[in-house]
Amino acid sequence: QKMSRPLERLRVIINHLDRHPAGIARQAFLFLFYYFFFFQFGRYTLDNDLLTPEQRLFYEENGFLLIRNLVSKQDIDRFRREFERICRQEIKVPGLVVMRDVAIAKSEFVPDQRAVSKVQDFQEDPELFRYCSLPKILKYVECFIGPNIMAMHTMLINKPPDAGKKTSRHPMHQDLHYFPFRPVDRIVCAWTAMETVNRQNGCLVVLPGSHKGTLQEHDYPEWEGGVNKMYHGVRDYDPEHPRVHLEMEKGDTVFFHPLLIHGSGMNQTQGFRKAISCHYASGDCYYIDVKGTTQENIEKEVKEIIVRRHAVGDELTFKDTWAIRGRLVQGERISM
Ligand SMILES: CCCCCCCCCC(=O)SCCNC(=O)CCNC(=O)[C@H](O)C(C)(C)COP(=O)(O)OP(=O)(O)OC[C@H]1O[C@@H](n2cnc3c(N)ncnc32)[C@H](O)[C@@H]1OP(=O)(O)O
Ligand SMILES: Nc1ncnc2c1ncn2[C@@H]1O[C@H](COP(=O)(O)OP(=O)(O)OP(=O)(O)O)[C@@H](O)[C@H]1O
Ligand SMILES: O=C(O)CCC(=O)C(=O)O
Ligand SMILES: [Fe+2]
Ligand SMILES: [Mg+2]
Repeated sequence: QKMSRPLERLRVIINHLDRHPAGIARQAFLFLFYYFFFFQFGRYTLDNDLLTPEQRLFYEENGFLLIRNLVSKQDIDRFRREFERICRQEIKVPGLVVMRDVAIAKSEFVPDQRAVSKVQDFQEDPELFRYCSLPKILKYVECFIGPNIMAMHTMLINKPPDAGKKTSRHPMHQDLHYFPFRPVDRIVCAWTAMETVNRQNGCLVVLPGSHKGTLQEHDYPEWEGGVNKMYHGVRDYDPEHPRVHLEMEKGDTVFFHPLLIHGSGMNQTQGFRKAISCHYASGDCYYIDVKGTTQENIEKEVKEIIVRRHAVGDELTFKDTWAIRGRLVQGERISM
């Protein structure tokens, strides 16, 4: 079986220790061993009985982990039916944000074809929110953020067939840009394909290892055909950085770190490409003030939308909008 490079290196060190059981060299090696172990295993994942060493190392080094066939077809069919009921306006969900693609929203020609590109904040829809509490998902989430688990942000993305302006793309970004809470390593996203997702219909594209960097400055990309509201992108990411296209089948689920740079391509098919996702944070996380940071621009936009929609003033803070949305799904809500 193929082993990852760090595991191979560990094995070399251990073999070496076995052959030199005494003396200062041994102490030095042991020290290095623990030092190495801490950094390789301890930073982005926690001790658990679920992930294999290879899976742990993969997440540590790449910032994402793809688990095939995790969510059942039956569950996904139920989420899909619930989404379609929402689209047909058969049910109204408190707090739900329904988004249309900018090319459709700003078009004069198809006023009543209300194609929904995304619904956000479905925490008050028991059927969709079931996704966030699935034990299969939470078992994995716990490996990254620990036993106290808050569902902070929920989305069902229905990437529409591109209207010809490439607006169905999602620019490369880090999700942490939207989050005024920390620590960053105790946040993780679960993203489940609701059907075959490939390069044709706009799968996720990730820059492996980018989670080891810092939060970058985000802004609207300069796209000729327009860009969706709040779809900020990383200003300058290294175009030479290797890209990985995550082609997935129905039920496959990817867990990824909030600093991982990712985006998704244009949908060049006639179908609506569906995925469901939840961002989790530890119940021990805490809110931060983003004033004076690169996140100030998104705070400003969120506040403007809230003021327009709910006729509230400055009393509702960026933090409040998250504290209101957040739902405990396992363990204790300590400081969130
Ligand atoms: C809250 C933070 C999110 C956390 C995310 C975590 C990581 C995820 C990363 C992302 O997903 S980033 C993208 C997240 N996007 C959003 O959160 C956008 C949420 N969407 C909304 O708030 C509303 O859908 C929106 C303000 C865009 C539209 O609101 P309305 O339902 O009131 O639409 P309406 O039809 O009344 O149109 C109002 C104006 O918005 C325009 N509009 C509608 N949809 C748009 C769109 N998609 N893009 C750009 N503009 C849009 C529309 O043309 C119109 O412009 P004008 O005033 O110039 O006429
Ligand atoms: N208002 C809407 N906005 C965006 N997508 C929608 C909306 N209503 C339905 N959908 C999605 O669009 C796709 C096509 O919709 P629709 O159900 O009307 O056609 P269909 O599935 O091709 O045919 P059938 O009605 O026989 O199932 C489906 O994937 C559905 O989930
Ligand atoms: O295209 C997608 O489904 C992913 C979008 C995304 O990364 C996000 O909304 O944060
Ligand atoms: Fe994202
Ligand atoms: Mg249908």
